[in-house]
Amino acid sequence: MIHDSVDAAKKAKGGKSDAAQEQEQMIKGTLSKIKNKLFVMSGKGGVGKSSISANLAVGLADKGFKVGLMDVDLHGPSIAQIMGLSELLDINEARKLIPAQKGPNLKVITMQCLMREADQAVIWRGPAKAGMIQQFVSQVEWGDLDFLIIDAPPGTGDEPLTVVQTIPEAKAIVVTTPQEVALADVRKSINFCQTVKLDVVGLVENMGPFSCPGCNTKISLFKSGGGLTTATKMGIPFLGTLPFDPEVVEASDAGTPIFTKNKSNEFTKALDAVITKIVKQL
Ligand SMILES: Nc1ncnc2c1ncn2[C@@H]1O[C@H](COP(=O)(O)OP(=O)(O)OP(=O)(O)O)[C@@H](O)[C@H]1O
Repeated sequence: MIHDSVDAAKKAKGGKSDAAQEQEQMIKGTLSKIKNKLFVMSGKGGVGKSSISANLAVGLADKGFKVGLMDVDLHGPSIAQIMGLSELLDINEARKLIPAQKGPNLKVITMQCLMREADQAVIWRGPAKAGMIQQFVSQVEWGDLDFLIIDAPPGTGDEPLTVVQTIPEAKAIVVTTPQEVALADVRKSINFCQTVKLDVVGLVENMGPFSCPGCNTKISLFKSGGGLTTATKMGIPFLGTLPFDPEVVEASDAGTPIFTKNKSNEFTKALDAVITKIVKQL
């Protein structure tokens, strides 16, 4: 009670409450044990951020890195489906959430694994979302990690802003499809990164030309080349093109990321090349 009043008085004076300071220290402590923080984002929805985040995390873990995958798409979390997670998460004796473990090197946290009813909607405004994202850092038992991959919802709203404020050393991987409708929004995302001083590792073009399984002809469902042109114009590295591939859809729906399911798949090979570039660049 006394602590609450002291905290309220500190807040009223414009200072930080003890609880806020404690949370800040916990966030710093967690982040100090994570070497690289990669924020997968895009101005446009449905371009493949979650598919890329999940497969990027699996690919890095496959190479022996210790990886965390944090889904901050609180309203439409897809990571549980793609990674095949259905269990509710537990807390440990330190009252921290234990992330879902996928193989020896990969830990995953998503809002979906905190909800008792799978189809329950999250109806929250900005401050509640910001609080949850901060807790995803401070109250989760991440341990020592080489990479934390953060999957964002589309746009430049509350969630990306909270990630930037909570994890200022994060670096962005921007995802687009080749078509102008996506690129127009993606240019806004790159401008967002420049405005909030978020370093950009590079741009990934997803859903590039698709190889016809019958005749091997390349079919550009969403056009082609727009990612490279945009990256060059905006002065950021281009990390590569991932093909459109129905096997990605099948794998995600089955809860087995394509990177685990099929190593010789064209999407997997292209993403593997992107991962090599990212690792070299950091
Ligand atoms: N390279 C690809 N080839 C074919 N389908 C793909 C590819 N990448 C993603 N998809 C499919 O496209 C749909 C959207 O992908 P995903 O959910 O990863 O996008 P997103 O950008 O995270 O979406 P949002 O953030 O708007 O929820 C999914 O059905 C996914 O399986």
